Amino acid sequence: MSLRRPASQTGRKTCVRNPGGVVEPDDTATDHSEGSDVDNTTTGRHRDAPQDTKAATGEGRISDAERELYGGRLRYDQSYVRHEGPLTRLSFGHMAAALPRMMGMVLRTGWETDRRALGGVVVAQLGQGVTAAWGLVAVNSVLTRLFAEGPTADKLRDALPSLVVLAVTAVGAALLSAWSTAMSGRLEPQVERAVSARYYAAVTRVEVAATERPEVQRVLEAGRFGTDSARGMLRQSVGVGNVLIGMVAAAVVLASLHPVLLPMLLAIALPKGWGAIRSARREYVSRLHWVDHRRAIASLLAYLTRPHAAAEIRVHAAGTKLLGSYEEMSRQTEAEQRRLARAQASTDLVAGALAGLASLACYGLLWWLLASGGLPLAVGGTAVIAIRTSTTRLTSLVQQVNRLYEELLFLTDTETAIELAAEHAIPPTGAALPSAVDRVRVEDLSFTYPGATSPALKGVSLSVRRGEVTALVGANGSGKTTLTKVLAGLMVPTEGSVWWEDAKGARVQLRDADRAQVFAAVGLLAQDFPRWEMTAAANVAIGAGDRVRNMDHVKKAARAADVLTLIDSLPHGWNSIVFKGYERGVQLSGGQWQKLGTARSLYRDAPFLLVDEPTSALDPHAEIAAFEGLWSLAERGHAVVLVTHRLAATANADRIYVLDQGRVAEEGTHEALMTDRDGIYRRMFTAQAAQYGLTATPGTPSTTVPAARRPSPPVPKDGQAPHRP
Ligand SMILES: Nc1ncnc2c1ncn2[C@@H]1O[C@H](COP(=O)(O)OP(=O)(O)OP(=O)(O)O)[C@@H](O)[C@H]1O
Repeated sequence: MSLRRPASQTGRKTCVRNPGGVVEPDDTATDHSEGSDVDNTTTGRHRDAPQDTKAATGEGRISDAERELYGGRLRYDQSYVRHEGPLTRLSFGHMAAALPRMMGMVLRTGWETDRRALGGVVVAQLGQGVTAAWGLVAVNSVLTRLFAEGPTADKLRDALPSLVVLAVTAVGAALLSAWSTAMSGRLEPQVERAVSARYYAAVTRVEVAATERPEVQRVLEAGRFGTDSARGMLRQSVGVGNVLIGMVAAAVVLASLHPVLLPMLLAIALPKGWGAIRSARREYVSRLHWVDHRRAIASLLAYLTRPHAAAEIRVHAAGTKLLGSYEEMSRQTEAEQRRLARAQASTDLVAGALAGLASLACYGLLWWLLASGGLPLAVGGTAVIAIRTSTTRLTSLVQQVNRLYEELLFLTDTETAIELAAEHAIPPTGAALPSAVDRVRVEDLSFTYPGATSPALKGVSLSVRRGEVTALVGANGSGKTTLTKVLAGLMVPTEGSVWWEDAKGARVQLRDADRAQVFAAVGLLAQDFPRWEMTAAANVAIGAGDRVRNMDHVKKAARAADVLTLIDSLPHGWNSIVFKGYERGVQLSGGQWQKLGTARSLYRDAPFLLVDEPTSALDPHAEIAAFEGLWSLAERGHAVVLVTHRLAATANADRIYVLDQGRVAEEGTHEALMTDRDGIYRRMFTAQAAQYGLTATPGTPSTTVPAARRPSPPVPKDGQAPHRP
């Protein structure tokens, strides 16, 4: 019996939720898993992995390949394995207790999405129960007529009406089953969509700073795996309802025929139920213990087909290493699968033997009742049929309740994530920005990333004005990117203020502002901007996802970013998917992608444009053109914030802020900053210029600064750069 259906059936992501049929290393762990002992054992494995549990959980069974490639076990983040405790405590009592809650949750979601379909499913299920009961009554009636005294022809004629009823109930059951399938097929995707949409809408509204907190991120991530659980729960609930109604109908009919028949049914069905639960628990615990191993194998195999690893796979013989490791690790898995299969077979044997004994006793009792005249022959026949169908149903019931319970746990995660997302959501309203924002002024700003030991920004004050290029420079990790996130309204400072002001002094603090208005005023080209696996047109137009696509504007932005000719020359032009491997797919180079990213931020056409290392992948001519483009934007009234290490470009900025370990160490124009002989900026600039040998000979004319709207600043001619790379 499988606790979770295979990924191929569920379409679920391959993760800890569906690690595959891996087996537990030591079946004794399963045998004790009823109580808290095993719960501690299994959870301990993923947390502290105490030594005494290692043998039971397979902790010690790390292959050499795993050790070599991953330095030990490749573990899942704990957030994904939180349910191991509840699931390893699966018992019929637990499942039965959780059943009403599960059904309630499913019915509520179904009611909110499609009442008619839900009504159809419920009516069809109830109807099937009624037809099952009628069917049994009709069988009993047929048998009664057939076992009566008299000629066969008369008995058959007497049995005919009941046979007709039997046929009608069979047709009715088939029709109801088809109706139920149609209705639940209509309801399931709607329920999944409703839950998914609620989840994704909630998480995309969360403050970026909150997503930096690991405890928040974990809950949000964990919720992702429950979005399709509502659909699974619905399917399982329908199945459980169907089986339950069928069983209740059989039980009612049996009890009304003779009081001893119901206990008989239970005596036969219980060993099978026990076997099913035991197998489910064993399989689950097994998968749990070997999930890391499976993950390691999956990650290893993924490299073998990934295009970006193709060169090293071949040239460095990395493929040989990975394949060898795969075989070694797989052999371990296979050995454990054999062990699980043996354990499963033993359980099936014991359950079958117990059920056989119970059947023997029941059929003996039935024999005695029939022989002593305590039970009519026809009722005996009906009882045999009911017992056989009900034992099958009970086994199926246990399986489905197991799955239902698991789905419930994951759906609960999604609900928790939605609640947490709401707690950390960007406020939907706020004060309106001044009608013509002219600048963003940052005052004494400090920002510490959640979990960080020191602030990324400390007492930063600066101003970003429209019509100007403001450059942020500084060493790696000095806080430039963090500052752009604050300026974009993505991070609200913990200390200090960020004011959005107009020329007359009217201003609103970021903390109080309507963030939708702030975002509407900002265009962003991040260092690691997303590369959407979509068409070239979509990759530009998504820069203004809140506007209807305007291809003229898309092309204009592309022309400004120097990528129009390239896209136009593609076989499918703007309809090309800018990822290889798809139909109409093309592969862009790093620099071409950067141009496309620039086109996206230009298409947004926002008054404040924040660009972080926009030219890192561009060739010299393209880089010069890109910077010229930014300067011309400033001339047209935009505020451009430029983060770059290319100081030849920042030399033309209207204002340069030099960040050093989160503080503004220097500020001013290039000329002003270059007058400070010991200044950071001057040292950085001369170091970079020296790379080109431009400072080697005092008195040599400057040629460092690329074309820009202002004349190139002079390169210092006072000797060696202090920090020659
Ligand atoms: N998401 C984050 N969580 C925690 N710390 C972070 C995070 N992002 C950045 N930091 C830290 O904040 C500091 C400033 O990082 P930031 O990315 O702003 O620097 P930067 O000046 O843009 O660097 P670079 O020039 O390398 O892009 C660094 O010490 C960095 O480690």
